[in-house]
Amino acid sequence: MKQNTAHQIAHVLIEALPYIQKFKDKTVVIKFGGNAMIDEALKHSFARDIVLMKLVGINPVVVHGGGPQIGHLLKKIGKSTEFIDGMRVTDSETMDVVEMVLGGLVNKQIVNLINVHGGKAVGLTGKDGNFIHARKINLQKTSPEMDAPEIIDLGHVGEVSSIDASVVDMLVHSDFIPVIAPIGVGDDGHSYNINADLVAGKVAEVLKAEKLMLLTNTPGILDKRQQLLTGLSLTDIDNLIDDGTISGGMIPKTRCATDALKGGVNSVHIIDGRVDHAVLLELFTDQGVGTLLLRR
Ligand SMILES: Nc1ncnc2c1ncn2[C@@H]1O[C@H](COP(=O)(O)OP(=O)(O)O)[C@@H](O)[C@H]1O
Ligand SMILES: CC(=O)N[C@@H](CCC(=O)OP(=O)(O)O)C(=O)O
Repeated sequence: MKQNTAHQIAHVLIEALPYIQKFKDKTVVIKFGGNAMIDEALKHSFARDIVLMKLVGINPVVVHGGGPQIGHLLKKIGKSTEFIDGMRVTDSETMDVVEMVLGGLVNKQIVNLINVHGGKAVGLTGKDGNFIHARKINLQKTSPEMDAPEIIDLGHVGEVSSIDASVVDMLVHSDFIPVIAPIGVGDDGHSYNINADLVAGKVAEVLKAEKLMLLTNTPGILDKRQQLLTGLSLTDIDNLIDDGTISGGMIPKTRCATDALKGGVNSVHIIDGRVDHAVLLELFTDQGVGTLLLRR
C-alpha cells in the first residue's frame, strides 16, 4: 500500500473516532426508503454500514419502506393505485399486497443482506410482539368554497396510535439488529398500511433515539432552484410546505421529522440513499451529508 493511501485511511479513521465515542450505546433509527433501494451494490453497502455501526457499539434500528416495490407487484397483477398527499389509497386487496411485499419480500431481503455481511438482523412487522398499534386515518380537505371539510377515505391506511417497544428494546440491547416493516395492527386486529417515515419517526421517539436518518432518492430537501437546504428549523419546514417547495412524499417525511424532534430525538437528517455509504458519511464525517433538521 502506498504511504499516501495509508495516511488517508488513518485520517478517515481518526476523523471517525469522536463520532464513534459520541454515539456509543446510543440508538440510531435509519429509514431505508423504497426509492433508495435502487440497486444491488447500494443495498450491500447500506447493509455493511449497519453492521459496522453495530460493531462499534451503536444500536441501529432499521425501518424500511417499499412503495415502488408495492407499485411493481400491483402493476403485475393489473391493479391500479393512487396516492393522496403522499399516502397510498389502500383497499383490502391492496392491503394484502402491501403486507406480502413489505412484511415478506422487502423485509426479508434486508434482513438477509445484513446477515450476509455478518450482522444478526431480525425482521418484524408491527404485528410481531403486538408492537405497532394503528388507527385509521381519514384525510380532511378544506377549501374556501366548501362549508364543511371534505373527508377522504384512504381505506386501510393507518397512523401510529401507540408503540410497545419492549420487543424492539430487547433486540436492541442484545446482539440483534431490528428491521421493521411499516405495518400496524388495529384494536380490531386488522392490518394497517402506514407510511414508513411516520413509523420511523415514532420508533425513534419511543426508543429515545439520538438520531433519525431518512434515506431517500434526493440529496435532501431542495429549494425551488434545486439547491440543497440544511440547518432547517420547525418553522422553516412549515413555510416550505405552505409555499409548495416541499410536496408529495416529502410532506410525510418532513412531518415525521418535526414530530420526532418535538418528541425528543436530537437530530434528524434527510440523506441521499443513492450515495454509496451515505449512512457512514453522515455519521462519521465532519461535513455530514444531506439536510439537517433542528429543534428550534
Ligand atoms: N423540496 C423537495 N426536496 C426534495 N424532494 C422533494 C421535495 N418536494 C417533493 N419532493 C419529492 O419527494 C420525494 C421523496 O419522497 P418519497 O418518494 O416518498 O421517498 P421515499 O420512497 O424515499 O420515502 C423526492 O423524490 C421528490 O420527488
Ligand atoms: C400509506 C402508505 O403510503 N404506505 C406506504 C408504505 C411503504 C412506504 O412508505 O414506502 P417508501 O418509504 O418507499 O415510500 C405505501 O403503501 O407505499
